[in-house]
Amino acid sequence: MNAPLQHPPKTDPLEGVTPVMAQFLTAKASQPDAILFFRMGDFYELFFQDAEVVAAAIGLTLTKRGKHLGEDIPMAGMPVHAAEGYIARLIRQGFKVAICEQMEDPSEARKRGSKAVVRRDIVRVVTPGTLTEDSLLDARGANRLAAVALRRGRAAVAVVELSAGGVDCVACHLVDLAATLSAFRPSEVLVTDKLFSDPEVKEALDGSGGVVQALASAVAEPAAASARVTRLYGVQSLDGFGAFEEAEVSALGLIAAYLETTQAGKVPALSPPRRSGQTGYLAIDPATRLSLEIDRTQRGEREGSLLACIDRTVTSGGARALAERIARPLRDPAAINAGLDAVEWLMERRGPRRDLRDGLRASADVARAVSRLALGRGGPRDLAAIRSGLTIAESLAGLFTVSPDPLTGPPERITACLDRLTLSPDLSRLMLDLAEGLSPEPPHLARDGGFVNPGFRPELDAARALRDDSRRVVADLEARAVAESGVPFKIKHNAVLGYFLETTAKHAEPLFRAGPESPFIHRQTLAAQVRFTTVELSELDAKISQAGHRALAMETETFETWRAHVQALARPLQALAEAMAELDATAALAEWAEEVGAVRPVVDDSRCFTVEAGRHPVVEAAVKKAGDPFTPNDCRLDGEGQGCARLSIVTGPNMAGKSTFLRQNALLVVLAQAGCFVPARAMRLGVVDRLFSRVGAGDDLARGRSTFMMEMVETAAILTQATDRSFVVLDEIGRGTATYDGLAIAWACAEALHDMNRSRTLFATHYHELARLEERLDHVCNLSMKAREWNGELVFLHEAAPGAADRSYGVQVAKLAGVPPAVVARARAVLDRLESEKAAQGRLDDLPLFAVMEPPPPPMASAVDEAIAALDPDAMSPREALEALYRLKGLAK
Ligand SMILES: Nc1ncnc2c1ncn2[C@@H]1O[C@H](COP(=O)(O)OP(=O)(O)OP(=O)(O)O)[C@@H](O)[C@H]1O
Repeated sequence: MNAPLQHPPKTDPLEGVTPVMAQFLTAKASQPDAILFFRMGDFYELFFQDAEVVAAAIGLTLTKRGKHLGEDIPMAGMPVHAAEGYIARLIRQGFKVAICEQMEDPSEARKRGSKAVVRRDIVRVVTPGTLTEDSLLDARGANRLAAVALRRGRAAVAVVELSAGGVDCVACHLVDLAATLSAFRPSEVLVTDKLFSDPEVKEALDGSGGVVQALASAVAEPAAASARVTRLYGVQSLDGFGAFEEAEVSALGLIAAYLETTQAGKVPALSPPRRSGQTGYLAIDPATRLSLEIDRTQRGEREGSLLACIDRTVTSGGARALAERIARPLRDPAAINAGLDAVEWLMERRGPRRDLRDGLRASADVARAVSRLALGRGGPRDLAAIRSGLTIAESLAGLFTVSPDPLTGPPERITACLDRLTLSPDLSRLMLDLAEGLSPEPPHLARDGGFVNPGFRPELDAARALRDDSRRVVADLEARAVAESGVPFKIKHNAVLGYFLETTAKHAEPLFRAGPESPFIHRQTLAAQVRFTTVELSELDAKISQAGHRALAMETETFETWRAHVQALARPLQALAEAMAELDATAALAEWAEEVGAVRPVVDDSRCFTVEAGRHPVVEAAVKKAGDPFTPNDCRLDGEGQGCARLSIVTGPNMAGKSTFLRQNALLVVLAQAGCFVPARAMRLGVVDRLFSRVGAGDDLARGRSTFMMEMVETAAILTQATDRSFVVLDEIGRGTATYDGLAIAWACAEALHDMNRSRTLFATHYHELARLEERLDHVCNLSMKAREWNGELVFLHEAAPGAADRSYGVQVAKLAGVPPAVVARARAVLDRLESEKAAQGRLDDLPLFAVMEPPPPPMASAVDEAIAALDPDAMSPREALEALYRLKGLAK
């Protein structure tokens, strides 16, 4: 977030200032770190440092207005209708924007006296995580506000998607915080100021990619937090939503507090917090997410990611649901298989799937429309979105008439969605009301009027008829005025004069000479035109504007009734939107699976990883686009080490496809656990708890993480966190330093992963010496990517086969890349020389690499440990227990 903006507060900032400036300074003082957009008529004005900062940031013109304490007040401004674009640019640059609106019509203020100032109030603070406008949001991506809290040694992440009403809550161990937080890809993260400086939390915050906001620690105290959350949901207690851990309540409390201030007390329509099940999600930390390019490429673009490659959704809600599914794969085989059942069922039914997708295609973004209407920011077009959603839901609800045969009827996931699409009597009434009353293509804003159908409200029709009839009378009046005066008048209208008769200065001359008897009353003289009115025209003008105002007031009233109706039904509407989004995502996965020939993986509780003829979905698409075939590859690992290895050392020439092979297998884990089919002939997967992917220094330059230090920090994280359920891919770890250091580190890491972490691991390396591990360790096998030299040229087969590569072919790749022939020849000569020297130096077995790894010394039991072990709580009186506690406290000093 950009630095808070300070004003120059002198002694009493309000002393001697104009009433409007006093109003501005008071509003600004309530939101000191936001840019204040101060409404003045049709403009938003920015003053003081806000004006200067914004002028510099987005190029608004800086001017001056009046004086404050003897100095010029810097000012910048923009018309209200153009504000959204400026706000979007400011938010993208990390600013917060507070909107201070006029809360009454200036005529109301005038009634209080000529010096009275229009009432103004902050109606909203726009921040990156609380956007709701379509123009500020990516339709196919969620925009989330997250909060992080720690309590009693547990961490929690609460997340709200204000634009669609979804709320999630995940409690986790501190080590999984970064993975949990980054899975939500928040735009903004709230944290207490105490945690803000905690190094472990900071790492998670940095990895999240969101703008971090620190709030006062008191906000996260469980009692205060719980009170806020219950207020937000309008419930007595949170128990109805489940048994929350304290950390979760604190995190939700931070969100509730932030929504209270940024939404200026307006209550958003939120679904009850969704808690992750006991079994939770596949943990994917930020570095792995980036390395596998799951939902963004390393350059931060959606295009080129796994998500973009498989996305066949037809609605923006569906696209968001799919993104969520891919970002947070599951860990529970039963839940994963339920998702796979749904994809399989739709995959096998092409016709119904097409009908479902055709039906969904026409639906608008119901979730976002509901959210905007609930926050008082919606317009008639949002009502139209809800109408379209309801109509489509109704037509889809009966699409797959449930067969009495449970083997052919839709699986539970699909029937649950269809149930939510069945309209309750309240929703049906809303749909009929909107179908009858709301015009087919209503305007964006209610104040534009014209969106209530004729015949819906007779009194509105009467007011409109009066307004429109009077307009006809105005047209007649023009003809009469011309005929009676002989002057070529035109009747025109503007906001200041209302209706008037206009003619040229030359034609107006006789009218001036006519004297007081003339029916034409002079109103205004411009350079070339003169404007008149008549008594009849003035009366008509008043009648028309009254009728117009009345019609608009009635339309606004109708809008408000509909809006309140939507707000009252917000939860079922959101449930309906979620069901449509899930159906879209599921059908899209079935569509993609059929298109690319993907199969259903077998997901269970074993430690297997067996892939037959697996493919990398993104590289395959790219290679095929270029007209080349993609070579499928098998991969077999077993965490138990039965039948096949737990760890594979992958060698092969540069460019042979090692990285592709590694990432492909990690992506298959992501897809399978996200309940998607996988591009392979067959796959069996024992669920993975944590997925790690690391690329050695050098490949990660884009993120400025190219240093060897960074590589080692990340490697350390894997060695401390990976379990015997984890899946690890390491690509050229250790290459960022001198050869022997790198080899030694790679060697030790491979051994540790094999012996201690016992994770299923693919380890790609250019250190061919590592191939020796196959002989030394029980559960290691070598794989190499095949290449052949043919007529002096290197041909890559992209085939993973058992055995180690004999050489790197680096010089041949340099030649392929166009390095000048003289340099290639010299490199070849140097290589020959180095290889003969190495052979002369002796065998690698002489290196200490082949010494058995020292087992870590058993931890020394501390005095405290021993004292605790000696206690027998069952045999102690309360007094003895207390004394023991004091003794232990003494030992801990
Ligand atoms: N299985 C495959 N089938 C077809 N083409 C492939 C396959 N695997 C990789 N390729 C092609 O080869 C290119 C290089 O692959 P990759 O980056 O995986 O090689 P590498 O062995 O990791 O290289 P380096 O050691 O230089 O990092 C890919 O961009 C892709 O175009």
